[in-house]
Amino acid sequence: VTVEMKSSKVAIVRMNRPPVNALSKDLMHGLRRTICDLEDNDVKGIVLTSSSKVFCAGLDLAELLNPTQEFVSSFWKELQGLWITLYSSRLVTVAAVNGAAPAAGCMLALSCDYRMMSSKNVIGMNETKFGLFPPPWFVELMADTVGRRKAEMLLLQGTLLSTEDALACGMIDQIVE
Ligand SMILES: CC/C=C\C/C=C\C/C=C\C=C\CC(=O)SCCNC(=O)CCNC(=O)[C@H](O)C(C)(C)COP(=O)(O)OP(=O)(O)OC[C@H]1O[C@@H](n2cnc3c(N)ncnc32)[C@H](O)[C@@H]1OP(=O)(O)O
Repeated sequence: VTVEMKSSKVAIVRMNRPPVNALSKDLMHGLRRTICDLEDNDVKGIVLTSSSKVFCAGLDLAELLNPTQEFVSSFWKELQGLWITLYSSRLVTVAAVNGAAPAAGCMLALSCDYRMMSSKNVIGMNETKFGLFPPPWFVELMADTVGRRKAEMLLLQGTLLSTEDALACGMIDQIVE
């Protein structure tokens, strides 16, 4: 995770784990630590974005291949901790979604106060496409953002929306070129 101060009050927080910013336990820990440190340093707002062409590919599936029970438990704790920290942060949080944002990548964006997204990208929770259903707090985030019926349809079908469709249903707030 890298931090660039745009002024004394606003920080750009970039996920920097090539190639796709898959959320490993370490990346989630780094993000949470960064947000907490900025909160402690009188910063007012952050822009969460990526230093590569993918915003975030969701959970690191490689780390979740044949994990020990202990690792799964600590991984899950880190994921919940990151979500709670970002979602409940006192900072004004803006997601600048500058690449694909599937699954937990979408969760990160939806946990922010405002979402801008570049065109020709995709965002959504596609978990059902590979036989999983998103955790309940992902579901609630989606329902709070686009409404319960729309969320139900998107989640059941594991839809990844284009930037334009995401704007149309309120999943994002602005398209930025
Ligand atoms: C503790 C938790 C325990 C259990 C969980 C149980 C219940 C929870 C239920 C569900 C929760 C799910 C949340 C998730 O986030 S799951 C992750 C879902 N993510 C995806 O489906 C995205 C998959 N990736 C893509 O679609 C694409 O890679 C892309 C659009 C993000 C980028 O496309 P590109 O064409 O630019 O890049 P690629 O060539 O496809 O990929 C490059 C490189 O990166 C690897 N990779 C991609 N995604 C992941 C990933 N999520 N984790 C790990 N690695 C990933 C990909 O394999 C390539 O690697 P190689 O270069 O081939 O080595």
